[in-house]
Amino acid sequence: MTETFQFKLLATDGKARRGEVSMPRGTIRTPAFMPVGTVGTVKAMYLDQVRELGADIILGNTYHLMLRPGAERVARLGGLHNFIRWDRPILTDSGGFQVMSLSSLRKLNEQGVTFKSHVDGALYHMSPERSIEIQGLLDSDIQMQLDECVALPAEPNEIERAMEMSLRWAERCKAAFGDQPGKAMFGIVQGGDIPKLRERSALALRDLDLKGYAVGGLAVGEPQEVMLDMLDVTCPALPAEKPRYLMGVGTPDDILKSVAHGIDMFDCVMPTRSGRHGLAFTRYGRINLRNARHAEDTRPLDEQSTCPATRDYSRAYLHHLIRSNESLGGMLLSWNNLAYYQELMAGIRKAIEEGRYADFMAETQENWKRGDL
Ligand SMILES: CNc1nc2c(CC[C@H]3O[C@H](OC)[C@H](OC)[C@@H](OC)[C@@H]3OC)c3nc(N)[nH]c(=O)c3cc2[nH]1
Repeated sequence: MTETFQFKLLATDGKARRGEVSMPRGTIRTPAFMPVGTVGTVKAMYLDQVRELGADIILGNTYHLMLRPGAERVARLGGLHNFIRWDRPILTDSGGFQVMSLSSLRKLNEQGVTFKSHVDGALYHMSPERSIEIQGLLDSDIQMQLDECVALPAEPNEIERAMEMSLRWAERCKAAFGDQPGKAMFGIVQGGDIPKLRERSALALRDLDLKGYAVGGLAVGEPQEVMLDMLDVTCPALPAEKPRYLMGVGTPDDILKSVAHGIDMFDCVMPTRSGRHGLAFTRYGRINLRNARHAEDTRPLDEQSTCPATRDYSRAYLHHLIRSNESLGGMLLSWNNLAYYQELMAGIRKAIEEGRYADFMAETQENWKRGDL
């Protein structure tokens, strides 16, 4: 824990990095997986469970929280940490991505975005400055710049326009954020699937000397190899001594490979959202518990796990709960999946420390092929 935001590189293995982000509210071991807590809750989980599984930081969602309960209300209630009872770091997205993906966007121009709330249809205008103000009202520890994320495939000039506007918005967000030693504002690299735009975005953000950098505009429908190719261009253009956060990623395989390309931080709804729909992540691959073949299978998901959801409940019971759409089904599979993701991150961190990341990656991927033993 430190009074300021600091990132230390502890070990590297090829491009894979083992590091540590220290902030007043706590230390983040990297590579890190950050569970998504959209509207102030990691869905179907208690936050002390989330902590026990090894999460050092969770995400909050500016777009959802500004609409309900409202950023000023959260501030009046003492900020997000007190509201949701999580006293460790919280990272919030700026809201731009959610506006484009969730609301009926009315206008997007140099000033910012104007949109109608998907909650009550009210009209909102969010500028780069307002986004940073909202994240400040939420008392967020790591705040993201407002950016424009373009879905792929897209026209090169459209990708270039959005990337350049995002750079101007990064400068405005940096000015609005000012000097908050114990917090950080990350820039977001854009540039779609065009290497020279990616490099231009990363180098321009590097010149802003920000505390950390997100790689945005990926995991938006492009093939995995395109995402990895963009990391090959982007990571070398970013400062080695700052953390790198790949937004919205991903599956366990995406994470393994992105760590090997130099990424430190990840977030994805995959473990929680797919858990609610009956998908279990295990050491031996994925198991879809909706499938009738589990109806009388008395085995747990993995009897060698230390996680009760993984070790103590039969697949037959999980199948029954999911088929019956019972809350406990989503709770147990969210628990199992977050446990698996954190176990994977712990294995990744240890393998980098011991200089055997390539072997760890190969073994892990081999185990996934063993399937539903
Ligand atoms: C999936 N592929 C994916 N997700 C991208 C998110 C959103 C991350 C966001 O994704 C959900 O919001 C929708 C999560 O809520 C469900 C948010 O957690 C609070 C999370 O915030 C960091 C991006 N956000 C910004 N600001 N810029 C991006 O370029 C970007 C790219 C993404 N790709």
